Amino acid sequence: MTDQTINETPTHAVDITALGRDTEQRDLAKEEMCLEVKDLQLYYGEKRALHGINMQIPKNRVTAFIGPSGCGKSTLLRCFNRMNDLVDICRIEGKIMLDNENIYDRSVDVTELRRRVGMVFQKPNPFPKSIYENVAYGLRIQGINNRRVLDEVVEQSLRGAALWDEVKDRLHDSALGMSGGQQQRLVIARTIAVKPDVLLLDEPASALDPISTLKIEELINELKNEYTIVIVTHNMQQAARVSDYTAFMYMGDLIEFGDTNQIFTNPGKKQTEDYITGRYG
Ligand SMILES: Nc1ncnc2c1ncn2[C@@H]1O[C@H](COP(=O)(O)OP(=O)(O)OP(=O)(O)O)[C@@H](O)[C@H]1O
Repeated sequence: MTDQTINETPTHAVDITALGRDTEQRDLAKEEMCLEVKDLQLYYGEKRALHGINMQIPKNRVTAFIGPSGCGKSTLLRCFNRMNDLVDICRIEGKIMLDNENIYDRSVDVTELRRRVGMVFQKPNPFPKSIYENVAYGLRIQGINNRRVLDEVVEQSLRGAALWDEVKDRLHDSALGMSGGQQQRLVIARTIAVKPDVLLLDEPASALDPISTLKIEELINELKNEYTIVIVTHNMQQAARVSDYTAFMYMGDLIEFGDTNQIFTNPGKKQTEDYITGRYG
């Protein structure tokens, strides 16, 4: 090997082989799909933030969106439950199909869409209510007030969010007295209580300490058995730890999308390689 070829060998910022991941490569073409993005363009006023995105999100898998700050990861994530509708200057062209229905069709009930496609944000946002009422909230909104039903859903959801054992003796205490990591798992419990199909996680652990982060990552691994998960993360190590598929975005374009092992060890595009080897971003 010459000096030059040594220099060209990328020093991967993430040593994916050290993470104990299953090294088998998944094949997107063999997956059952949950969401399909077709020619999606998004404008904030005159500025185009997404440039014709086409992609399919596989069912019951974890898909990570990575890329430098401002490349459009959160914008794309927010398209999946129409959170961008809340931004006045935002305009969208193209389609996102969920179970063969375009979620941007006029006939779509956006409240029902947001039940099916739940979202968890960077900063835990529990309501100033008890732990129990936080989880029961979505059901109460649907008019479900039967105590036995609520008790069951609250317990199931807290178990699903790996929180039950920590809070079962203080369900009626305020959620605001919990630690940040517990609050984030409570928000996840509140989201899964209404039985969504998809969980959108926007930097869900970036405000948390390392131990709470680990718990959220373990939880993501459990939750994918029941939900399709899409996660935005700044942290490439985290993307490599938790995701099955990775999408690399750059300046409003989807540059590359594929099996996480492949993206981190053998990316197909130079821009992806530059990013994952820490050359920019
Ligand atoms: N509400 C908004 N109004 C106007 N422009 C916006 C709005 N939200 C995002 N943008 C712009 O759209 C582009 C994409 O932003 P977005 O937050 O989706 O990127 P990101 O990849 O998630 O970045 P980060 O990692 O920093 O959160 C950026 O240029 C940003 O300034």
